[in-house]
Amino acid sequence: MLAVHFGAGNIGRGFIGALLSRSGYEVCFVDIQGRLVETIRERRAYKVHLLEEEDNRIDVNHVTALNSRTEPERVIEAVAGADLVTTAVGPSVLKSVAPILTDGLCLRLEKDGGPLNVIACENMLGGSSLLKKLVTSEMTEEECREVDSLIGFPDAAVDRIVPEQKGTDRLEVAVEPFYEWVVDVRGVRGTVPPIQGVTYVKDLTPYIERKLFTVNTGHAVCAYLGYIMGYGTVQEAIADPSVSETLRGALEETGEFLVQKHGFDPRDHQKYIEEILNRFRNPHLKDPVTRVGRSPLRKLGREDRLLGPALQMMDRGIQPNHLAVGIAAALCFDDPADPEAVKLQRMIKREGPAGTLQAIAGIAPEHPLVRRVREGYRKLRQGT
Ligand SMILES: NC(=O)c1ccc[n+]([C@@H]2O[C@H](COP(=O)([O-])OP(=O)(O)OC[C@H]3O[C@@H](n4cnc5c(N)ncnc54)[C@H](O)[C@@H]3O)[C@@H](O)[C@H]2O)c1
Ligand SMILES: O=P(O)(O)OC[C@@H](O)[C@@H](O)[C@H](O)[C@H](O)CO
Repeated sequence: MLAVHFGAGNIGRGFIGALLSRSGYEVCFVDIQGRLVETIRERRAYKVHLLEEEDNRIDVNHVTALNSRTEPERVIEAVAGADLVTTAVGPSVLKSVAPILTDGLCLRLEKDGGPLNVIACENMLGGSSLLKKLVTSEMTEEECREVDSLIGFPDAAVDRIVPEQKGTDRLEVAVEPFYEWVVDVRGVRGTVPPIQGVTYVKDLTPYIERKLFTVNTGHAVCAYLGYIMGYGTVQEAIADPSVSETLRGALEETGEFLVQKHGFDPRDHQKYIEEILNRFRNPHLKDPVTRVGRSPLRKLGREDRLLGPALQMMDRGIQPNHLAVGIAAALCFDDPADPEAVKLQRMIKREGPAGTLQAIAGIAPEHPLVRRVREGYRKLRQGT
């Protein structure tokens, strides 16, 4: 079985590639970084280091790699002959992956290659559905019909914290031991991919919202507040009671909303929150606040981890008091190395926090959430 995986980065090697290889797939990573591709091709194996008390390393074998910039034809052939395609490139990169994927799928349809599933493993709602839209936008009506019946794009939720890599080995990836990969079985075409460790569900929405609005909301609140206070890592930030109080408050607010919307058992959800806080505190992890806070314009998107739950909970009469502070903190994120943070700060200078939220997420300046965020922003800027 051949799995073609776009993005040989942290989550690609540290999670998706490792699970696929363990499940019996030969994994062909596709990336644009020449050195990385060459090294994978030379070694055909790497190690995943579990960040826990004992020093465990897992061997990942049967891997190879292709460079989509310098050998696009080989990537197209690989997609045409694959048993599974996955991505972990970042939500905004899906549009760059789509053209070569389209060519591979068209070649597969020409060759009557049979059903195939394409799973986008990105932190977003509807990642695979978006990829399908991008892929089919350039296809003829006939090709679109064929894609509908033969190519599945099941949406997915993936959870494993893979921090920035500090090791000396180019391929080894250090990861937290926990992982969860949930796939919407309704999107699958042909045989359900036999991936060990994947949970197939009939409706992904509760799972992806629970993950994005707990793990990623909490992570973002912690990182943005930590950044303002001068902490380097999530682990340092969460040790500060003023950060952990707001973080816990925000997760209790999103928790109330998730329990109400999806009918989770409140005690189970509380356990889920505690587990996540413990994962953030993992003393073996050193996860920079700049990684967790990266791409603030994406994270301030209307449906993403901050405004997504805040807007939905206000519609239900739940007040995002702590979450609003987290959103205000996101507006303060000014990491000079992050192009989205630089753009965000330019927007705030020009248009102020309310104008910026309107431009990024289409929220009217008179929305009650905006009033709360502005209040939080003023206090954070004044250092109170
Ligand atoms: N790191 C985590 O803890 C984590 C956990 C769950 C989900 N995710 C999600 O996984 C995705 C990837 O995150 P990451 O942390 O692994 O990032 P990363 O930067 O480590 O990896 C991304 C990889 O994609 C490659 N890439 C960029 N453009 C490409 C293209 N056009 N074609 C092929 N490859 C391309 C990059 O070279 C890089 O190797 C994101 O959507 C992220 O939200 C990350
Ligand atoms: O990858 P991002 O930029 O969407 O979010 C940063 C982190 O919150 C994220 O990578 C988490 O580590 C991950 O989602 C845990 O499963």
